[in-house]
Amino acid sequence: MPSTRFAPPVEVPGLAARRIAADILDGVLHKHRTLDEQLEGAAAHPGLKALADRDRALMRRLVATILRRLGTLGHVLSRLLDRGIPTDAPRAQSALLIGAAQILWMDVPDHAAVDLSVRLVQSDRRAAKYAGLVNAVLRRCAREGQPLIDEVRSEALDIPPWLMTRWIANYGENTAKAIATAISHEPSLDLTVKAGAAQWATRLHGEVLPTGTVRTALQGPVTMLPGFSEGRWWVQDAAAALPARLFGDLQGRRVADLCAAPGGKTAQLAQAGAEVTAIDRSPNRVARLRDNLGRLSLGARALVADAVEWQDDAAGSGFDGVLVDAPCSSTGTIRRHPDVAWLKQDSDIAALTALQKRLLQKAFALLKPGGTLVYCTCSLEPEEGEHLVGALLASEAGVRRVPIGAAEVAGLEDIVTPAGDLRTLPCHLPHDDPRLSGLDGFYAARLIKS
Ligand SMILES: C[S@@+](CC[C@H](N)C(=O)[O-])C[C@H]1O[C@@H](n2cnc3c(N)ncnc32)[C@H](O)[C@@H]1O
Repeated sequence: MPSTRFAPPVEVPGLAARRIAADILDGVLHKHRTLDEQLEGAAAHPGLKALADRDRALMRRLVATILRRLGTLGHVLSRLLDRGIPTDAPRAQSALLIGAAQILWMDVPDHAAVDLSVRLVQSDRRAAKYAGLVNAVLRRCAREGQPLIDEVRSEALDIPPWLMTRWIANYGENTAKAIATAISHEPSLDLTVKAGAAQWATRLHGEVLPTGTVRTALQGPVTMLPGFSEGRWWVQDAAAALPARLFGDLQGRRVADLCAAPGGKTAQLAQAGAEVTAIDRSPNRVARLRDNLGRLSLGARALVADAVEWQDDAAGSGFDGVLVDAPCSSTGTIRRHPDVAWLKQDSDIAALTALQKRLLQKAFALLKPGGTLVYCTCSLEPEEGEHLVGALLASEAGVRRVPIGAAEVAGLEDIVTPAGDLRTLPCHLPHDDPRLSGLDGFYAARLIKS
């Protein structure tokens, strides 16, 4: 039985990564802080700088796995704890989640997972008294955890009920369940390559998707992969790579990217030969966009501004193209950003649609006659996509939809709606290997100003 007395941490390999994972998990679950803000930028966890790249990648994967399977973990732990998860010591809760997630889904020896979680609670004054409990529960988890998962086998457990209800209403029960199942798997690493997709797929042990994205199941820090520092590719989900391609030939065209940072789509537009004005209201994110474009040796005019208010002195008669990748509930990206499921709520959607509507109207105003507007969001909620575009088409005489043809998206008929918009779901593009399956949930419409 491990000591239940508080003891200052004795640093053993891997403990710092688990401690930071516990802090970040507490940040999401108890302080309403996003993973992104805790991992990047000025408010990032101060301990991250001292972590080696490999430990940092493991820590991220651990936190993401827990948030992706939070409902299932809650079920398993509640079956193993007679009196439920202790509520008077957050570190005991995070140590149990961290230990159980490693035992159930990660390539960490069970004894190491148990030992590191026990050390986590021992080094926390309030949680130290639970060291024996954490030890016993996690040992049982190693023996009984998988049968307890098999007992329920419902990935819907891992989706907050308000969201599952919405998806059932919008997509039907079977598709909603398929979305939940797709989200429960760790996502692939998707890359948009500047050139030579087949060679990069070989070098990165991946494959080229029909849409041209290179997909691999490699894990670990992307900064250490071949081609990163040379700027040969950038990380971008295969679905996220589709909207910017809907403009067609962009050589020499003036394009405004109104919600541009961190720049995945800006890079595509610049790579396609457009003269890009990239706007974002977040200074930190524009700094990241500039860094990203610098690494890729791609150019764009990058501005910090509220796109709704922005006036372009150099516009002349307007832009040939405007892309709006609007801020949204991001429910299509829960596979990659599993904190979204637990941080967003139903009431956020109405507030976001008000901003999306203003951005869409502004984009329309910035276009020259005959110019193309691509509106997209990484949301699965029709209020942020189909409904908004439908309302614009109904109210603006000078705008019409140019339907997207399946041939433009590599013949993937399932991802084009009857009206001719793009609608990808996490359960699309299945693969025998779940690590190579799926797409982020995206919506995109192509409109033209007459
Ligand atoms: C979905 S992200 C954009 C992702 C980006 N297009 C890419 O492909 O990398 C939405 C962005 O909109 C920005 N944003 C939100 N409201 C804005 C506004 N009123 N004006 C300009 N940017 C805004 C956010 O800072 C955020 O970076």
